[in-house]
Amino acid sequence: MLEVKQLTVEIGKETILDNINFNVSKGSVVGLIGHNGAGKSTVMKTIMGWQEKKDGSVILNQVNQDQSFINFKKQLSYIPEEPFLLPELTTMQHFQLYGQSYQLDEDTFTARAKRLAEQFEIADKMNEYPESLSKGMRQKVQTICALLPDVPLLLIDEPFMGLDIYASQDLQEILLEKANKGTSILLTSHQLEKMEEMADSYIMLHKGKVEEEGSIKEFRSLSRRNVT
Ligand SMILES: Nc1ncnc2c1ncn2[C@@H]1O[C@H](COP(=O)(O)OP(=O)(O)OP(=O)(O)O)[C@@H](O)[C@H]1O
Repeated sequence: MLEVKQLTVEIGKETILDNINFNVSKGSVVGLIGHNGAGKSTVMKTIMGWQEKKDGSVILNQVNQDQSFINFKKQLSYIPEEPFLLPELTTMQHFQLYGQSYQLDEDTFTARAKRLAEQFEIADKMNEYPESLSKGMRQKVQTICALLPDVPLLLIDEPFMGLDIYASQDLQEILLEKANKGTSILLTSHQLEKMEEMADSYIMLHKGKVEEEGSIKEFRSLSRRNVT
């Protein structure tokens, strides 16, 4: 499914990711963990193509990011740590933008947008612009945008930050349902108990390197020893 091979990223003269290797198999939830600055978001941004890499490759269902970026990109969606919304677009226009870029047919788009907006309790904010939404609401808009298409891989950076407990719970259920249907999920979170509930396996980054990886069962005993 997702294969990250010998990924190295430099920003300025600093090596931010140093020869990272890991796979995410179909339908699995992999938790990317590590201290602030370990390189988690950089891994996500590099997979998305937002961050240039110095070396290595990222392959998704046999499509190499460097060889066919459009075919690569349409197989994944991303919920960044900070909402990235356009000030001139309303909530609904953001949804439409995503619906169109992932080529959803109109009926599927309308049904999904309606269901997700109701689920996340923002159905009354469809014609609002980002500046009039709270931070949590902006996060919900961004989250829904990423959940609209049915892509093989979801990249999710700190998805529960800023969401209330109801929205967090809903999101967790939606993500696990997607994983059960075969979507692969690469997730970062500092909320380790959430990670333990959701992930099948973990990858621990430390200063841009994979320090440890294993099943979530192994992670539980690790987190009990307070190493993270
Ligand atoms: N645009 C940039 N310019 C310079 N340094 C950067 C840039 N982006 C990231 N870094 C550096 O790369 C390192 C990894 O950052 P990254 O955001 O990937 O960490 P993270 O593990 O996601 O941290 P957090 O848990 O705080 O979100 C940090 O040392 C950070 O300062």
